[in-house]
Amino acid sequence: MDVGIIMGSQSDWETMQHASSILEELGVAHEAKVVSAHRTPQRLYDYATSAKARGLKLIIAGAGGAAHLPGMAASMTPLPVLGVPVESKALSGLDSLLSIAQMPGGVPVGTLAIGKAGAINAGLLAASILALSDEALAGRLDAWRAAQTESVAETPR
Ligand SMILES: Nc1c(C(=O)O)ncn1[C@@H]1O[C@H](COP(=O)(O)O)[C@@H](O)[C@H]1O
Repeated sequence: MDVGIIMGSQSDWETMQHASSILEELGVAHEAKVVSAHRTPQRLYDYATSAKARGLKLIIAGAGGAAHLPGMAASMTPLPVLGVPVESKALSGLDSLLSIAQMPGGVPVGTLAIGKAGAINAGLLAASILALSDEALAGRLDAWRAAQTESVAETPR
C-alpha cells in the first residue's frame, strides 16, 4: 500500500472518493479509512505512528470544520501529509482551509483547495511525488495529463 487516505468522518467520503478515484485510475495502491483526531484519537495515534512501518509513502488527510486531522497526523509521522479541506456547511470550508493551512512552522501539511478539486489534486500530487521514483507511474501520469489536454475543446459547444 503506497498511499493512505484518511478522513474525519464518513460524511467526508463524498469529497475524498475523488482522491481515491484518481489513484485508482493511475494504478496507485491505496487504502481509505475514517480516522478522527476528535472522535477516535487512539485510532489516529495508531494509524499515524505505524504508517511508515506499514510501508505507506504518503498520507492524504481530508477533514472539515475544525480540521485538526491533517496536522495531528503530520505531527506523528515523518511521511508527507497532503491536506484536503472538506467543504463545511456552516462556513463553506473556509474554516477547514484555514485550520489545515495555518500550521505552525516545523510541522508541514501540503494544503490543497477546498472540496472536490482539492481531493482530485491531492490524488494527482500524491501520484506525481511517487512518480519521482517510479518510471511506470510517471508514464501513466504523463498519459493522464495528455488525455486531459486532449479533452479540452478549442471551440465551445
Ligand atoms: N475535522 C474533523 C475531525 C478531525 O479533525 O479530527 N474529525 C471529524 N471532523 C469533521 O467533522 C465534520 C462533520 O462530521 P459529521 O458529518 O460526522 O458530523 C467532517 O467534515 C469531519 O471531517
